[in-house]
Amino acid sequence: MAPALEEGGERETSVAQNNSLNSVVNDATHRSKVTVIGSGNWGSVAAKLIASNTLRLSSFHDEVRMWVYEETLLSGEKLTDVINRTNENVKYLPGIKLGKNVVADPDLESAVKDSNMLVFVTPHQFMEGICKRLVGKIREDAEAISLVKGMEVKMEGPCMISSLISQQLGINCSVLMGANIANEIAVEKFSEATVGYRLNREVAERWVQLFYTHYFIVTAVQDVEGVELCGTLKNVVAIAAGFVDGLEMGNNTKAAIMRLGLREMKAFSKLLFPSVKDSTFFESCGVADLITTCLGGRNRKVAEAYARNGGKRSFDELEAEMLQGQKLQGVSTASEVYEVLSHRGWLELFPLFSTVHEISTGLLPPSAIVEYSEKLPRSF
Ligand SMILES: NC(=O)c1ccc[n+]([C@@H]2O[C@H](COP(=O)([O-])OP(=O)(O)OC[C@H]3O[C@@H](n4cnc5c(N)ncnc54)[C@H](O)[C@@H]3O)[C@@H](O)[C@H]2O)c1
Ligand SMILES: O=P(O)(O)OC[C@H](O)CO
Repeated sequence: MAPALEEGGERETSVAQNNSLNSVVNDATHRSKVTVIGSGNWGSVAAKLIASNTLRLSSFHDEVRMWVYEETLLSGEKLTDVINRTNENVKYLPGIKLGKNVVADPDLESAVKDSNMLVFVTPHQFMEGICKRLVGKIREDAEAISLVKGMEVKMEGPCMISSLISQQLGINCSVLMGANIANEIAVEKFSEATVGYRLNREVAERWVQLFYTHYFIVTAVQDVEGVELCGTLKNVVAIAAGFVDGLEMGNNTKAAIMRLGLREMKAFSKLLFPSVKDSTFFESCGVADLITTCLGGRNRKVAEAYARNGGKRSFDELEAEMLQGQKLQGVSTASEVYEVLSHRGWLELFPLFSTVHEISTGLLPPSAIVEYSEKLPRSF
């Protein structure tokens, strides 16, 4: 399927064959080399997508390095060794071949040293430590893209992960977010994604080329913060949707929570970054990701179990039991958002976000997810 142009002309697609860029990168000495930093469920699928394209497109080196946070499996073998022997990430994406050109590497420094295209895809809580370890270790001409859904909160205020990467490593960072449940894309079911870029359209097109396949349609928009905040904040709404499911409140209630959540996502994003575009919320990274996560994501699933247990088993305990090493982003994101809201005096403006945090930390019972509507400000 050919990528469509956005109504209103704001969408800036696509796999476009940018002649000047291609003529440079087709030269073997200028071929781009890609490293994927992260090898969880989505990290492994991202490596698979990318590896299929680097084999196909002459402007990329075939080999894709994938940094693996090393662990020893129950069999006693190292995860990296098993990935390189079987071409499968048996822990985080079992049953899927990644592509023979994916090379797992447990050494972060060696994994990035030759690459000029760095794809960051780890749970957001590990990103600060990873960036610190990469300072001074990457190529000066490197470009980054973050697939990480989350943010950090610092003394100065909230810091999106793309900004963390840019600030710590001194490189430009785009983002890729979307309605992308990894296990579905792993078996090549059709889906879409959004690249958010800052200034350079050619850079965005290069990222689109790297990810785009016939079943993974990628569109670029010039709105890094909007795209990244959509991907980050929908995880908080997904926790709310999980509570609704756990309490068996039905589809209308869940739809109401999703609608109210989308409004808070938009309001919060625009308060933090007035440059965020309304149109971004209609891209895959916006409403589509919100829907898929609230229907089929891990945040929803674990929040459902939390509500079914009446809040008596902690999220940490349920996460460890139900996800076996995979990580939730929604609970910590709710906490980070709450910190920003408290600090700026905005708590009353965001009753859904604040209630999700108060339920997740045991301050309120799961049923409070619908009682919060009494707190809705008139402007909603
Ligand atoms: N899984 C999905 O469907 C999906 C889809 C889109 C976006 N995302 C986003 O992608 C990001 C990564 O998620 P994922 O699904 O690839 O990961 P995951 O939750 O499947 O796996 C957890 C990963 O964290 C690693 N890890 C554990 N401890 C670590 C440490 N101390 N330091 C560094 N790494 C450590 C593990 O080795 C593993 O690779 C998240 O922000 C997530 O929201 C996920
Ligand atoms: O499984 P979740 O809840 O982490 O969501 C996965 C993706 O972000 C969906 O796009």
